[in-house]
Amino acid sequence: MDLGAITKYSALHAKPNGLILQYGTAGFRTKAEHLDHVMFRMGLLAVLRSKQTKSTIGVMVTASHNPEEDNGVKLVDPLGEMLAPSWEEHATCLANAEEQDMQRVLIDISEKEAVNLQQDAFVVIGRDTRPSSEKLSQSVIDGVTVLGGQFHDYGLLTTPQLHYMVYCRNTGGRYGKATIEGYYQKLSKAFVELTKQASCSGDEYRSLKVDCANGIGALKLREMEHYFSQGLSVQLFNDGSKGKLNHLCGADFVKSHQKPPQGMEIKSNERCCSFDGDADRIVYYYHDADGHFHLIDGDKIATLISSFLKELLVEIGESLNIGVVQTAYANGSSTRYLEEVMKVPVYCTKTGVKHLHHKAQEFDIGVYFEANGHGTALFSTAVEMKIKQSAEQLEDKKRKAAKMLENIIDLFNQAAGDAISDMLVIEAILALKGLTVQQWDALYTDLPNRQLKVQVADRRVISTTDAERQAVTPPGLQEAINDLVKKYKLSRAFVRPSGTEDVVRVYAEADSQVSWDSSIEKEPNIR
Ligand SMILES: CC(=O)N[C@H]1[C@@H](OP(=O)(O)O)O[C@H](CO)[C@@H](O)[C@@H]1O
Ligand SMILES: [Mg+2]
Repeated sequence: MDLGAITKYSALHAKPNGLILQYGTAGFRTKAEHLDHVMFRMGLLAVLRSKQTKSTIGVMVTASHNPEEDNGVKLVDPLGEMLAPSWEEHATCLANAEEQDMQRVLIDISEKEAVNLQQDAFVVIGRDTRPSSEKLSQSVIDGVTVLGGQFHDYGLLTTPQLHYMVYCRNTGGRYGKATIEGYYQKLSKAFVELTKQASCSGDEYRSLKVDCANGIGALKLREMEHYFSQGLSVQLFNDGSKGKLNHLCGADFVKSHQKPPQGMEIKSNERCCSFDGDADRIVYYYHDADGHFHLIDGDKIATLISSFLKELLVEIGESLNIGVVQTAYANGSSTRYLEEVMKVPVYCTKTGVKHLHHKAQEFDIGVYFEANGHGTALFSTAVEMKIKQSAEQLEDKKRKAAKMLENIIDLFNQAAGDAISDMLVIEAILALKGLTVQQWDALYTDLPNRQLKVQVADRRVISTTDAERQAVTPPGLQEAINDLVKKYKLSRAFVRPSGTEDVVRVYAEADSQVSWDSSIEKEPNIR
């Protein structure tokens, strides 16, 4: 470690005095102008993590669905997954160290984690379309270089594409080719194979309107569309040519306001979807003949996917264990439908995809989605091998189902939830099953629900247990919630401090909107 050079370069990326940031649910996120030092230091940290794991590490510069003025950074671990928790702590320490303490913190981390400093390091970098992203990713590169790491800068990428690149590079190409072309080809090949088998391939199934949140998803989908145009034609809206990133559009806006994005004209019964700013979330929606808006969120996506996978397994004659992983924000109707109608076991974890991803790895096939549309499906290596064999050996109908499953496995991004990949999976399933968006929506009816943010002096006074469904502190809070909830049918409510914003989130659902609204009216402090 050339400590002299580190000190010299660090001074060029000086930390603003007194600024304290936390590596949260999705890395560091704040106003872009406060992040230069964090980027440089995350470049340093990525090199140490790469040396320790003897693997390629990813650094993604994005603030996802946050406003355009914000930015952020997160590290991607060797198998494309989120950074290990102990390294999140190192990231926080390093980002908050004053200039004169930087060297000591770096040495501390190296010693604690037994990093062999002689080991080579390789870091891959991606960024979203924010105006601040290019300069900030250059600061990451400065950090990587000063610690002697090698790097590849992919430039503009969606977050899940960067996760894919990391996964490919660390699995010797078995997962796919670590190029943007490799990503497009792997997914499109699987998608086109699948849609060829669809008997109902009328126009209704072939076109989709996509709101790209004025973000990176638009660029990448435009590059990719000709690879899969045989199976689907996409019409892009909010493609960044005029509007502001995430402003009145995108998956987060549509989900939280439960209304369509601006800048998209929707005719009745047309199938539409929205990506978020870094294209790792997707939600679907449509207007019915009476002009009512219907949202199809992550819960319904998980239901569609897991029921399709289950049907394929039955056809192949394999009994593998499928599990669905949700968070407390999953609509009660979805959980009931999955457990009681589909007979699929459902598990609830804390908010944040790393928790869901981790739980989903316990199953032969683990499907996980947050209600806001971030999710994917994971297949164990043993399952992948078994299905490959079945696709070659079985006869006729069974073989066809195994082949379909093989393609579906290829179509998922198993490194991270991915709006483009999920969109193609959903489109393939709808076409194969001959389902319209209304039929999909009608699988079950969501319980009316609302989610609010409340600003408090110190959100950390609220602590929770039972996958964040019960408040432990402050005393009396849970009892007060219980008293309210028991007055309404099928009702459920919880509060938790956000991991990404300085707010407390309040969620409630009940059998009818009237019940929900009247419960809130009696609580004027919650708005
Ligand atoms: C209710 C909700 O949507 N929470 C989001 C949000 O986390 P909070 O800890 O609730 O701020 O941001 C996370 C990162 O993007 C995402 O994983 C999560 O689902
Ligand atoms: Mg995102």
